[in-house]
Amino acid sequence: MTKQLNVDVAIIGAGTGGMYALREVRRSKQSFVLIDSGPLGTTCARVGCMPSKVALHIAEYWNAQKEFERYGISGAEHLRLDGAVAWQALREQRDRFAGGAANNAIKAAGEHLLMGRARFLEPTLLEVESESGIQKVKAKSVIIAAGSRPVMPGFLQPFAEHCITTDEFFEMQELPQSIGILGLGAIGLEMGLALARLGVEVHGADMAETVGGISDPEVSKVALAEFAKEMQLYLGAPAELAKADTGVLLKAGGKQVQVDKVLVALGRRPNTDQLNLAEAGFELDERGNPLFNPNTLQVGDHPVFIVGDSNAYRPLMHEAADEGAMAGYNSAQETPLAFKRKTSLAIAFTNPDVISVGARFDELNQDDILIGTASSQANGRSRVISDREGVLRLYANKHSGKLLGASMVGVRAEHVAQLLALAIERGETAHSLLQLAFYHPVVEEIVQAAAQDIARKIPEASGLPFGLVLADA
Ligand SMILES: Cc1cc2nc3c(=O)[nH]c(=O)nc-3n(C[C@H](O)[C@H](O)[C@H](O)COP(=O)(O)OP(=O)(O)OC[C@H]3O[C@@H](n4cnc5c(N)ncnc54)[C@H](O)[C@@H]3O)c2cc1C
Ligand SMILES: NC(=O)c1ccc[n+]([C@@H]2O[C@H](COP(=O)([O-])OP(=O)(O)OC[C@H]3O[C@@H](n4cnc5c(N)ncnc54)[C@H](O)[C@@H]3O)[C@@H](O)[C@H]2O)c1
Repeated sequence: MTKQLNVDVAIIGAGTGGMYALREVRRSKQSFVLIDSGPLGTTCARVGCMPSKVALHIAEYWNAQKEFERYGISGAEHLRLDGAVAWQALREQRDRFAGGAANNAIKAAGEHLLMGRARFLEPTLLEVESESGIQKVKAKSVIIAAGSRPVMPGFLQPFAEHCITTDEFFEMQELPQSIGILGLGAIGLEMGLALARLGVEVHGADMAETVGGISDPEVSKVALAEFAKEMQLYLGAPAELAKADTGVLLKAGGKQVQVDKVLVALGRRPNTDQLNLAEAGFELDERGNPLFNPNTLQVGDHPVFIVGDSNAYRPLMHEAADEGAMAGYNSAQETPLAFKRKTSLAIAFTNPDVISVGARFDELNQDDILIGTASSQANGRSRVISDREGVLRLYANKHSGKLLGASMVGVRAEHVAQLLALAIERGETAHSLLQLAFYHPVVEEIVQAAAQDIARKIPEASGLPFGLVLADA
């Protein structure tokens, strides 16, 4: 007879979302089971955020030699890069991150960790297939934190031997001489640039007319000009592959090129299609994802919650963490609470980085906003670090000056993104933000310049100089 386990909460997935959910479930002293099909270690640490940043870091080191001659440093021609050793070092660092995350799961769940693949039979009844057989789990509530996987469209099947995704990318035993990148979202752009900086010939294709999902045309223009210096860009047409004598042909927009390998970075799809949701009685949208509330994370009116990449709402690590905590907390409530979502924030670590904070350009009514613009080349610190071009476009309400969002490509824009996320979250205006002291020379002074550009267009009633207020009497 099939064994049945009865718990308060069943969590499907021990990734970032699942682990943050577990923290709240344990805090509320509910009984639980944490189910994972393995490998443990989280997507972020195993094949995502962390190994990709190590790759970019190695590439930065190697690429720094391009500046040597200008500063009188000679002998760079004697340097050589062993790509196999570089990727091995990457894996060692990755293993420390992923090992730490896996240990956290094992320690936090203890004997309540069930290694196996879960699917729904009913909204609160699961079937888990593990090495020791099939087991049923009956829970008062279920948290779906099953993550996502890379999209691999059918038209790539005939070329499977040449195609890799980020699941295989960090396992490469040597770097290819040339690579095609299909899709120039955050993954394609970051990994394409890392390889280009390591000396690989990179050809990147995207059917959009931009890269990194940039919607502001001015930022896009600067980003395209910068990234085209490092990789061939094929934009605005769907890409195809065709057979070649060696490697594979990448075809896009009437052009074609032979490459050794292709990194498929066409997005990620939630793993919800493997959970038997429709049959178990969940209502699904046209893409097969369950309908849920992004403030409570509740699925329909079931005692079921969905978090992280599984719900495809904001597929980023910090969002998976927040959503996990919301769902874990709500699993103990009679009526789930609706949480305020934080200012949206995205950073591609592409140096110059591509960032988006708060409202996107294409979400705003152009008649209602003022745009403050500032250039990296007018920012002292950015110029010292690099001669790369960059631009910040800061969006504000045209009457109140309240900051609404920003888009930027620029050197160390990751720091600008964090500062602006705080400013927007706190409801700052261009004028109030200027009351902050900006040290010189820091990259963040670009925010001051863009805020001044807005403040100039909305004179303050006090008539005082920008950013200054009178001392208390
Ligand atoms: C190359 C790359 C770079 C990235 N860089 C960044 C970055 O810089 N910053 C950022 O914020 N985000 C980044 N991301 C995105 C980030 O990694 C994800 O948003 C985040 O890891 C999602 O966490 P999660 O908890 O939803 O899923 P996961 O960590 O994937 O956890 C899902 C878990 O569910 C388990 N599972 C799946 N199906 C079942 C089942 N049926 N039964 C039992 N268990 C199951 C899996 O084994 C897995 O352990 C990157 C992603 C990639 C691929
Ligand atoms: N630094 C970061 O925060 C970071 C880094 C990497 C990944 N991530 C996250 O990981 C997830 C997956 O990233 P991703 O870059 O794979 O997905 P994505 O959805 O961001 O980008 C996919 C790209 O593929 C293009 N595309 C789709 N079909 C195509 C086709 N047939 N031909 C040509 N182009 C096509 C799209 O236009 C898009 O630009 C995202 O949610 C992303 O936010 C974040």
